[in-house]
Amino acid sequence: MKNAPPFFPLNSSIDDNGHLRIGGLDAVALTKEFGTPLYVFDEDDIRERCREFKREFTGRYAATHIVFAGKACLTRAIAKIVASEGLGLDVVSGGELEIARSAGFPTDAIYFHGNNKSDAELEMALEYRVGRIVVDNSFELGRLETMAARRGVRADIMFRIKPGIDPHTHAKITTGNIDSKFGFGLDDASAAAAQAMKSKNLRLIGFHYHIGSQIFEIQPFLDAMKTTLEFMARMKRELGFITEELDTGGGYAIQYLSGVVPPTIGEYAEAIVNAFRDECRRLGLAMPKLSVEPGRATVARSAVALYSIGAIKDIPGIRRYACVDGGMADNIRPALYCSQYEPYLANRMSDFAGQTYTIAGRFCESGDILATDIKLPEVKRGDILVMPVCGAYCIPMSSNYNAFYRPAMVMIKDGKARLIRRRETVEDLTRTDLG
Ligand SMILES: Cc1ncc(COP(=O)(O)O)c(C=O)c1O
Ligand SMILES: N[C@@H](CCCC[NH3+])C(=O)O
Repeated sequence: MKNAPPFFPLNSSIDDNGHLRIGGLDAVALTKEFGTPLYVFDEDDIRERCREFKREFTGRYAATHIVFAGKACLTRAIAKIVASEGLGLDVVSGGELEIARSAGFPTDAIYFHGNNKSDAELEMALEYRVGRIVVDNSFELGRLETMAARRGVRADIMFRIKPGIDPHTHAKITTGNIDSKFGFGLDDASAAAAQAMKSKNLRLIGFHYHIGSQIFEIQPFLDAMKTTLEFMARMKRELGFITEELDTGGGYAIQYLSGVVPPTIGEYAEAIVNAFRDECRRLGLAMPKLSVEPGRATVARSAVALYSIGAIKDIPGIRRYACVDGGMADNIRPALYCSQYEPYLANRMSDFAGQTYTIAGRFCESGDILATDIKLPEVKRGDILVMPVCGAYCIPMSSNYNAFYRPAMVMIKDGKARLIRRRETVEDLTRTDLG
């Protein structure tokens, strides 16, 4: 047995036949049992990430609440794991809320986000008494107030604000800038806070920001924190409003490629909590409760995607393509963000990777490329390609493009594989098609 590369799931290894093993199970055998494309998750990896966030943040500031951003990958099995680790949950739709509820996730630990929540979703949030409704704009504030008054309830709310910080990540996953569809500008948030403080049916708990995703630099987190704490000091000065909770969003980067290593969770936590403490002291603010909302960093590394190699196409002097039986419909990230992955052959992990291939998906788009000019051993039809770090934002962003069946998901725990989401079938595709 040898170790798998560091960005494979926690319990991964390479056996004497050169096969990838996850939680002791042969990944190639799993593809025979469940077919391909197949997403294989390691439950221990998810649990360890939840514990790492708790350890690193609450160890430095006890009043920190770790909230899993469900958009990264929410199934009932994952919701149950996260709940049992004592994390909260960020949802952005009625659908995510229903999945969480049906998994028994405590609704008072749920934060309901979204920049354009429907009336039905706001009603659901009130009905299920979610812990926090994170109000994005003044339209939502007015509607929510009316709805809460009609029901005669008092809902705990936060405001999403834009601190105007550039996190130096991909433009499509940058969210805390002023020209963003998400959140209130600071002056608008101030006016909204004054309005909320008068409300009998809404209780303003504090503020939230989320500046973007896959953020390698620590400084933008600190800049956003400083701007927001200064805003909180202004709210105290101008309105007498004392913030009970500051929700700092997610955005922690993870490793996708050899040699491209982000800070550890501990390093992020150290810098963020220190800045929080120092700035609160400087501004004369009592330290509020702190929330962090990691999505990607909680689940990305826990899963690999397994594909079968089919056609191999050599265009002499130009490029060699190896085509797999999935692609952009189950992982849109390379097409959408030019995200890079480092695939291997799950059945020949120990072979020398001396050949250059471009991994093409099977969808009817030239842009359906999962990885460009990467190194693999000489590939043959039937080999199993493994893409590590596929636990976040792959399946949740998947589609039925070209009438593709979304892949199966398997969870490994204690040496056993459990199907947590079956592969779709033609019945799934035609269920909503009324002819
Ligand atoms: C409000 C909010 N919180 C948390 C997250 C999770 O982000 P990440 O997966 O980068 O940790 C997101 C998504 O970007 C988000 O919009
Ligand atoms: N979907 C993005 C992250 C955006 C998170 C949601 N705001 C990704 O795959 O990197």
